[in-house]
Amino acid sequence: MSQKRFTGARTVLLGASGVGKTAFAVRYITKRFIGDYDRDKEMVYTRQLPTPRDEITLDILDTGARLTSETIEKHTKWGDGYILIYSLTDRASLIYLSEVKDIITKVKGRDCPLTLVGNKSDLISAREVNDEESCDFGQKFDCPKFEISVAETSQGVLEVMDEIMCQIKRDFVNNLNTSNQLAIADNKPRSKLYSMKKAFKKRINRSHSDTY
Ligand SMILES: Nc1nc2c(ncn2[C@@H]2O[C@H](COP(=O)(O)OP(=O)(O)OP(=O)(O)O)[C@@H](O)[C@H]2O)c(=O)[nH]1
Repeated sequence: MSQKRFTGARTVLLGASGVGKTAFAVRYITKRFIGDYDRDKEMVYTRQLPTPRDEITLDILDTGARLTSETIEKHTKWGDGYILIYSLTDRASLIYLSEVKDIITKVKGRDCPLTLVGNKSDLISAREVNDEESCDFGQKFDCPKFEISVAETSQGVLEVMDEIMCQIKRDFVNNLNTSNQLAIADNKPRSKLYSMKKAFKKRINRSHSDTY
Protein backbone atom coordinates (compact mmCIF):
# COMPACT_ATOMS: atom_id res chain seq x y z
CA MET A 1 0.00 0.00 0.00
CA SER A 2 1.51 3.40 -0.97
CA GLN A 3 2.03 5.70 2.03
CA LYS A 4 1.00 9.37 1.60
CA ARG A 5 3.52 11.87 3.01
CA PHE A 6 2.90 15.07 4.93
CA THR A 7 4.30 17.67 2.50
CA GLY A 8 2.34 20.83 3.21
CA ALA A 9 -0.11 22.62 5.48
CA ARG A 10 -2.47 25.53 5.03
CA THR A 11 -3.16 27.78 8.00
CA VAL A 12 -5.83 30.48 8.02
CA LEU A 13 -5.72 33.62 10.19
CA LEU A 14 -9.25 34.72 11.03
CA GLY A 15 -10.35 37.68 13.13
CA ALA A 16 -11.89 41.15 13.16
CA SER A 17 -10.25 44.10 11.44
CA GLY A 18 -7.24 45.58 13.25
CA VAL A 19 -6.50 42.68 15.61
CA GLY A 20 -3.07 42.07 14.10
CA LYS A 21 -3.52 39.33 11.47
CA THR A 22 -1.09 40.91 9.01
CA ALA A 23 1.36 41.76 11.81
CA PHE A 24 1.23 38.10 12.92
CA ALA A 25 1.88 36.69 9.42
CA VAL A 26 4.66 39.21 8.68
CA ARG A 27 6.28 38.53 12.07
CA TYR A 28 6.29 34.77 11.37
CA ILE A 29 7.74 35.13 7.88
CA THR A 30 10.27 37.95 8.47
CA LYS A 31 10.79 37.83 12.29
CA ARG A 32 10.06 41.57 12.27
CA PHE A 33 7.23 43.77 13.47
CA ILE A 34 6.26 46.38 10.92
CA GLY A 35 4.05 48.95 12.62
CA ASP A 36 1.63 49.85 9.83
CA TYR A 37 0.29 48.07 6.83
CA ASP A 38 -1.49 49.92 4.06
CA ARG A 39 -3.31 46.88 2.72
CA ASP A 40 -6.41 45.10 3.93
CA LYS A 41 -6.67 42.52 1.14
CA GLU A 42 -6.24 38.82 1.70
CA MET A 43 -2.81 37.38 1.00
CA VAL A 44 -1.03 34.03 1.25
CA TYR A 45 2.46 33.93 2.81
CA THR A 46 4.57 30.85 2.17
CA ARG A 47 7.43 29.41 4.16
CA GLN A 48 9.45 26.21 3.64
CA LEU A 49 10.10 24.28 6.84
CA PRO A 50 13.05 21.87 6.76
CA THR A 51 12.44 18.34 8.08
CA PRO A 52 14.96 15.47 8.56
CA ARG A 53 13.91 14.02 5.16
CA ASP A 54 13.02 17.06 3.02
CA GLU A 55 10.79 20.06 3.69
CA ILE A 56 7.19 21.06 4.30
CA THR A 57 5.49 23.95 2.52
CA LEU A 58 3.54 26.05 4.98
CA ASP A 59 0.99 28.52 3.60
CA ILE A 60 -0.52 31.18 5.86
CA LEU A 61 -3.62 32.99 4.64
CA ASP A 62 -4.09 36.51 6.03
CA THR A 63 -7.80 36.92 5.40
CA GLY A 64 -7.93 40.74 5.22
CA ALA A 65 -10.42 43.18 6.70
CA ARG A 66 -13.70 42.48 4.94
CA LEU A 67 -14.82 39.07 6.12
CA THR A 68 -18.33 37.85 5.34
CA SER A 69 -19.92 34.47 6.13
CA GLU A 70 -19.28 33.44 2.53
CA THR A 71 -15.59 34.39 2.57
CA ILE A 72 -15.08 32.71 5.97
CA GLU A 73 -16.68 29.55 4.57
CA LYS A 74 -14.45 29.72 1.48
CA HIS A 75 -11.29 30.23 3.56
CA THR A 76 -12.31 27.38 5.90
CA LYS A 77 -12.63 24.98 2.96
CA TRP A 78 -9.19 26.06 1.70
CA GLY A 79 -7.41 25.58 5.05
CA ASP A 80 -6.23 22.67 7.18
CA GLY A 81 -5.97 24.61 10.46
CA TYR A 82 -7.31 27.88 11.87
CA ILE A 83 -5.89 30.59 14.09
CA LEU A 84 -8.69 32.64 15.61
CA ILE A 85 -7.15 35.95 16.60
CA TYR A 86 -8.59 38.82 18.63
CA SER A 87 -7.21 41.88 20.37
CA LEU A 88 -6.98 41.84 24.17
CA THR A 89 -7.83 45.56 23.96
CA ASP A 90 -11.13 44.95 22.14
CA ARG A 91 -13.73 42.63 23.74
CA ALA A 92 -15.96 42.84 20.66
CA SER A 93 -13.18 41.23 18.60
CA LEU A 94 -13.29 38.19 20.95
CA ILE A 95 -17.08 37.92 20.87
CA TYR A 96 -17.01 38.15 17.06
CA LEU A 97 -14.98 34.92 16.95
CA SER A 98 -18.03 32.89 18.07
CA GLU A 99 -19.57 33.56 14.65
CA VAL A 100 -16.35 32.52 12.93
CA LYS A 101 -16.10 29.34 15.01
CA ASP A 102 -19.71 28.40 14.17
CA ILE A 103 -18.91 28.61 10.46
CA ILE A 104 -15.75 26.50 10.88
CA THR A 105 -17.76 23.86 12.80
CA LYS A 106 -20.40 23.87 10.06
CA VAL A 107 -17.79 23.33 7.33
CA LYS A 108 -15.22 21.08 9.06
CA GLY A 109 -17.01 19.59 12.06
CA ARG A 110 -16.20 20.04 15.76
CA ASP A 111 -12.81 18.40 15.80
CA CYS A 112 -10.42 20.32 13.57
CA PRO A 113 -7.02 22.02 14.12
CA LEU A 114 -7.71 25.29 15.94
CA THR A 115 -6.11 27.83 18.30
CA LEU A 116 -7.39 30.97 20.00
CA VAL A 117 -4.95 33.89 20.16
CA GLY A 118 -5.32 37.13 22.15
CA ASN A 119 -2.93 39.70 20.66
CA LYS A 120 -1.58 43.07 21.94
CA SER A 121 -0.75 41.90 25.48
CA ASP A 122 1.78 44.77 25.61
CA LEU A 123 -1.07 47.31 25.82
CA ILE A 124 -1.68 46.56 29.51
CA SER A 125 -3.64 49.68 30.45
CA ALA A 126 -5.94 49.36 27.40
CA ARG A 127 -6.78 45.72 28.14
CA GLU A 128 -10.51 44.86 27.90
CA VAL A 129 -10.41 41.04 28.06
CA ASN A 130 -9.48 39.38 31.36
CA ASP A 131 -8.08 35.88 31.96
CA GLU A 132 -11.44 34.40 32.92
CA GLU A 133 -13.09 35.54 29.68
CA SER A 134 -10.30 34.23 27.48
CA CYS A 135 -10.35 30.88 29.38
CA ASP A 136 -14.12 30.65 28.89
CA PHE A 137 -13.74 31.11 25.14
CA GLY A 138 -10.85 28.62 25.01
CA GLN A 139 -13.12 26.04 26.70
CA LYS A 140 -16.11 26.90 24.55
CA PHE A 141 -14.04 26.51 21.36
CA ASP A 142 -12.33 23.43 22.86
CA CYS A 143 -8.86 24.52 21.73
CA PRO A 144 -5.55 25.77 23.20
CA LYS A 145 -5.42 29.51 23.89
CA PHE A 146 -2.51 31.96 23.81
CA GLU A 147 -1.90 35.55 24.83
CA ILE A 148 0.82 37.22 22.78
CA SER A 149 2.26 40.51 21.66
CA VAL A 150 3.23 40.41 18.02
CA ALA A 151 4.74 43.89 18.51
CA GLU A 152 7.14 42.85 21.29
CA THR A 153 8.57 39.48 20.28
CA SER A 154 8.45 36.55 17.81
CA GLN A 155 8.17 34.01 20.66
CA GLY A 156 4.37 33.91 20.95
CA VAL A 157 3.88 33.72 17.18
CA LEU A 158 6.30 30.77 16.96
CA GLU A 159 4.52 28.93 19.80
CA VAL A 160 1.13 29.41 18.12
CA MET A 161 2.49 28.19 14.77
CA ASP A 162 4.14 25.14 16.40
CA GLU A 163 0.85 24.24 18.08
CA ILE A 164 -1.25 24.56 14.92
CA MET A 165 1.31 22.61 12.85
CA CYS A 166 1.24 19.81 15.45
CA GLN A 167 -2.54 19.65 15.31
CA ILE A 168 -2.59 19.69 11.49
CA LYS A 169 -0.04 16.86 11.35
CA ARG A 170 -2.02 14.81 13.91
CA ASP A 171 -5.16 15.35 11.85
CA PHE A 172 -3.33 14.22 8.69
CA VAL A 173 -2.07 11.03 10.38
CA ASN A 174 -5.54 10.26 11.82
CA ASN A 175 -7.16 10.70 8.39
CA LEU A 176 -4.48 8.51 6.82
CA ASN A 177 -5.07 5.76 9.40
CA THR A 178 -8.81 5.91 8.80
CA SER A 179 -8.43 5.63 5.02
CA ASN A 180 -5.90 2.77 5.41
CA GLN A 181 -8.34 0.90 7.67
CA LEU A 182 -11.12 1.38 5.12
CA ALA A 183 -8.84 0.07 2.35
CA ILE A 184 -7.93 -2.98 4.48
CA ALA A 185 -11.61 -3.62 5.23
CA ASP A 186 -12.30 -3.48 1.46
CA ASN A 187 -9.65 -6.15 0.74
CA LYS A 188 -10.67 -8.45 3.62
CA PRO A 189 -11.27 -12.09 2.62
CA ARG A 190 -14.96 -12.86 2.20
CA SER A 191 -16.80 -14.99 4.73
CA LYS A 192 -16.86 -18.80 4.33
CA LEU A 193 -20.58 -18.73 3.53
CA TYR A 194 -19.95 -16.14 0.74
CA SER A 195 -17.18 -18.38 -0.77
CA MET A 196 -19.39 -21.48 -0.61
CA LYS A 197 -22.27 -19.65 -2.30
CA LYS A 198 -19.90 -18.46 -5.03
CA ALA A 199 -18.48 -21.98 -5.62
CA PHE A 200 -22.00 -23.46 -5.74
CA LYS A 201 -23.11 -20.85 -8.30
CA LYS A 202 -20.06 -21.67 -10.46
CA ARG A 203 -20.91 -25.38 -10.41
CA ILE A 204 -24.50 -24.78 -11.41
CA ASN A 205 -23.36 -22.56 -14.30
CA ARG A 206 -20.84 -25.20 -15.42
CA SER A 207 -23.41 -28.03 -15.34
CA HIS A 208 -25.88 -25.74 -17.12
CA SER A 209 -23.41 -25.06 -19.96
CA ASP A 210 -22.48 -28.82 -20.06
CA THR A 211 -26.11 -29.55 -20.97
CA TYR A 212 -25.76 -27.72 -24.31
N1 LIG B 1 0.59 47.55 20.44
C1 LIG B 1 0.44 46.59 19.54
N2 LIG B 1 -0.02 46.89 18.33
C2 LIG B 1 -0.17 45.88 17.43
C3 LIG B 1 0.16 44.55 17.74
N3 LIG B 1 -0.12 43.79 16.64
C4 LIG B 1 -0.57 44.61 15.71
N4 LIG B 1 -0.60 45.89 16.16
C5 LIG B 1 -1.07 47.09 15.47
O1 LIG B 1 -2.46 46.96 15.21
C6 LIG B 1 -2.80 47.57 13.98
C7 LIG B 1 -3.55 46.58 13.11
O2 LIG B 1 -2.66 45.52 12.75
P1 LIG B 1 -2.88 44.64 11.43
O3 LIG B 1 -1.85 43.60 11.42
O4 LIG B 1 -3.00 45.53 10.23
O5 LIG B 1 -4.33 44.05 11.76
P2 LIG B 1 -5.25 43.18 10.78
O6 LIG B 1 -6.01 42.24 11.64
O7 LIG B 1 -4.45 42.58 9.67
O8 LIG B 1 -6.20 44.30 10.22
P3 LIG B 1 -7.09 44.26 8.87
O9 LIG B 1 -6.15 44.21 7.69
O10 LIG B 1 -7.87 45.54 8.94
O11 LIG B 1 -7.96 43.06 8.95
C8 LIG B 1 -1.50 48.05 13.35
O12 LIG B 1 -1.35 49.44 13.63
C9 LIG B 1 -0.43 47.27 14.07
O13 LIG B 1 0.78 47.97 14.18
C10 LIG B 1 0.64 44.25 19.06
O14 LIG B 1 0.97 43.11 19.45
N5 LIG B 1 0.76 45.31 19.92
